Amino acid sequence: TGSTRPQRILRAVQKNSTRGSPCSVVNAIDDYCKHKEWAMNVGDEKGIIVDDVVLELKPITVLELGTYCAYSTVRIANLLPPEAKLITLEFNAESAAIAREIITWAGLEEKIQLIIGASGDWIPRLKEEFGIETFDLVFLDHWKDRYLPDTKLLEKCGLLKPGAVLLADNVICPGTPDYLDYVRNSPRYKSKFYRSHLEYTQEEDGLEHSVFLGLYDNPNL
Ligand SMILES: Nc1ncnc2c1ncn2CCOCCNC(=O)c1cc(-c2ccc(F)cc2)cc(O)c1O
Ligand SMILES: [Mg+2]
Repeated sequence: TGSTRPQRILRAVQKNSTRGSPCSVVNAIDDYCKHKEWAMNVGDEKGIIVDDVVLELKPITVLELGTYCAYSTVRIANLLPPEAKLITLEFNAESAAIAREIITWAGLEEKIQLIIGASGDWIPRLKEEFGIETFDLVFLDHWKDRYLPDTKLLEKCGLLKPGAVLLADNVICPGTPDYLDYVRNSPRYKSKFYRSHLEYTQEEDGLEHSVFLGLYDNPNL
């Protein structure tokens, strides 16, 4: 019964970063995944694009779909204004347990609410159970075939207000063709593609940045 990849990532964080320093946690994970073993973090190259979007938008409420080991959770939360909150949903209980440890090690547990469960089950409950009005930023990084249904669910639940930003990882690799088609052709979004590479590789990938414009085409939704 050897260790799992998330456990090895946690060990690398505890060995090579400083408690309470989100930047050193992010750097320790990137170093481990660049030189020891690949893992599906958004990574340093796409991470800079995520940083720029967060710093420009200054979101107060953030939803992340797909926590994994909390690399992007820590990277984003570290850049948020003091009163901001980030809710992150993770389906896999093992990686969620590691994510919780990494969030605590980084000293960001006050800003971050980690929920274990499927996005489809939890999105309809967020208003009720967490007093969320709307999200300013949604970072999609979970099952690639859930990006589109969950976006429609966010719209239906009234969790997006005009100006809200959807930032989607992996729109090229592994790819989210139905999601891309929707946000690029729907009158509800102004979408743009940020070309980059799959984390820690030379493979083509990128982030799709989509601004929600409102449901004016179907106001009764
Ligand atoms: N709350 C929730 N609700 C539903 N489902 C949920 C959930 N929380 C988690 N899950 C389950 C899915 O979580 C992981 C999703 N991420 C990826 O699969 C991913 C894969 C690659 C990759 C892999 C192999 C290659 F060869 C090339 C690329 C790269 C990435 O950057 C990825 O993000
Ligand atoms: Mg990803």
